[in-house]
Amino acid sequence: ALFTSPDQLPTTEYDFIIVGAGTAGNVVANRLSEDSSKRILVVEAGIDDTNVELIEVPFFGPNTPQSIVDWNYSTTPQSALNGRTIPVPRGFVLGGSSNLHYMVWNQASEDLYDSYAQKTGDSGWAWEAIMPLWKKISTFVASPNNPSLPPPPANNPSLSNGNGPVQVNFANFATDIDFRVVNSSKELEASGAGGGRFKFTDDMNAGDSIGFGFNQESAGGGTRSSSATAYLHPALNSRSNLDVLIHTQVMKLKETSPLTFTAVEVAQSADGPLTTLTATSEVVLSAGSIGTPQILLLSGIGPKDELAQVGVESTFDLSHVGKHLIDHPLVLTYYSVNSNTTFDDTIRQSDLFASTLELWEDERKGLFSTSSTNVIGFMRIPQGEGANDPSSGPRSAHIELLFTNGFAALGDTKQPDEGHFLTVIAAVVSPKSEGSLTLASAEGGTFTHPNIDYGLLTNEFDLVAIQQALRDADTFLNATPWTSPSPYIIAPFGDWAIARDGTDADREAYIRKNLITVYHPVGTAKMSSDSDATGVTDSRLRVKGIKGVRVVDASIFPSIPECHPQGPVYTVGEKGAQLIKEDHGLA
Ligand SMILES: Cc1cc2nc3c(=O)[nH]c(=O)nc-3n(C[C@H](O)[C@H](O)[C@H](O)COP(=O)(O)OP(=O)(O)OC[C@H]3O[C@@H](n4cnc5c(N)ncnc54)[C@H](O)[C@@H]3O)c2cc1C
Repeated sequence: ALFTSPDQLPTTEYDFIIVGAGTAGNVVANRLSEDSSKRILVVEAGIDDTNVELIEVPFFGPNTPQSIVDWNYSTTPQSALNGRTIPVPRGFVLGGSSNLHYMVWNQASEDLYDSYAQKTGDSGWAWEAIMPLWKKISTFVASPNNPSLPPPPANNPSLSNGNGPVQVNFANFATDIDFRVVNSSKELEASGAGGGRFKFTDDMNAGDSIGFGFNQESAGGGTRSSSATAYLHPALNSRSNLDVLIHTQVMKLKETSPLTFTAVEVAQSADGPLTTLTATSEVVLSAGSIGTPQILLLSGIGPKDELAQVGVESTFDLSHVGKHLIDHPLVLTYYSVNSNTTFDDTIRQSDLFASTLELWEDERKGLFSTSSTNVIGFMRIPQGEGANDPSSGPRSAHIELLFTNGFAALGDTKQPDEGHFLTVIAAVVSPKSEGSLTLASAEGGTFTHPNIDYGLLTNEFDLVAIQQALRDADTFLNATPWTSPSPYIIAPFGDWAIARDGTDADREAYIRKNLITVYHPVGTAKMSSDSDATGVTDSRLRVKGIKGVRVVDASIFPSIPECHPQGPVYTVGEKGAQLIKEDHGLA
């Protein structure tokens, strides 16, 4: 059942307590509660997701940051970004960040999982072993409102989805730029431009991530499909052994016997009261890349010296908690275009906005029934080949380009009052820069935001990679589909106009001024082999050196997936649930 306060709970003792009803946490909740002999509790800080239109409407993804469903974190001043702080949105709602994100649906490459197996010394993380879990997560469904799409899944066996609860589809609403992108990549591939780097792909989720193609998105029937709608609510509605407590934050883990931490202290406000909830088997931390290390640190599990500086008593000295924090940097570039069918008018004209929303509400159709990015592409770059290659292998990308049929106001630049636009987003998906998460204070527990330092652009490679991505975007936009029979692009817009036609230094200044991230932080509780002390968990996701605690979320990735990570996070959820079931003999 769903509870809103700790004192409503029927018991304070469960077999398993899962911290965080997010992307991975809900997978674990669903799978563990399949065993009706076990009682499962999920503790979630945020709100109920039921009937929140902001998260249901696929097109509204970009509006979720800095809303009621966001924790509203931001980074520390980033030295390589002129001291700017940038937002760190994280889901504060059942479904976690799966209810905020832009729904791009990727599975990382074969090389990534094989590299995890190699790094941990555990073949259970290799692509071959992971594939059966991937097939349990999603089902590909048709997009009936977009007649211009490639053949539906039944005729397109290359699509790699399986028969799981998350719905995945191609864009449900066609735009004028979709085939310009697809045909440009086909043209550039045929001409061998960029040494063949602009290739087209039918399915970037089948092991080889490289290529441009139609974006798979985690939506179906015109609505977002989240870990809450797919995994949590169906289990919550049908199983009496699953309880979910919302509006409640885990403040820290409690030591129940020496170096065993099978209880949590929860509160609904910074000054309490505190309630202790106990797990007879295990506590599963699924609080995400920010929440999980914060809880470990507040529990005294982390670098001893660092904790002493903020007055937290050490319970176990684990030096890499909060380290290796890494996100994908991105830069938005804008062009004014010869088109009346971009989404700009719908956003700025209230009557058009209202009728488009009404169409979505009545029929789940139209512009709002899909995300704003129908086509994306992943590429490798020459600067990343050879000894300097930061990626996990040749089937993993270094950079990504995303195309949006209108002005995507994700950064500081606001949508202009008039005009029609194309947004081209350039991202680095195998960045080398990394930072760390530390406690700002021991006061206020998890109600006090931690210091989040991504260390953006502190490694030169990332700047080189973004510069290359921007040059690749130039090449892309010079392909025939953008120039013939008449030019689609009128001119680069705003600050980008100066940088686009300027020097490398102008572009670098633009990057430092405008760079944000794709909101994909990982690595703060990374897994490693037993002999590698830079990890926080072992390959079975158990926190090293202590008992009773496992981490199952995006913080365990030993390197950042070179793609949008929700697919890999769901995979971690399924993998974590499988490991827990094996270790505790669950049905
Ligand atoms: C705006 C945005 C856009 C994105 N776009 C995409 C995209 O298009 N495609 C893609 O693949 N990925 C995208 N991502 C990234 C993706 O959503 C995340 O990588 C993924 O959802 C992380 O899953 P998780 O389980 O690790 O954490 P989350 O899903 O964030 O879950 C963590 C949960 O723990 C809860 N929690 C945290 N601390 C506590 C505490 N102390 N007590 C109780 N509960 C707590 C949180 O409230 C949350 O519900 C995006 C993310 C954002 C924010």
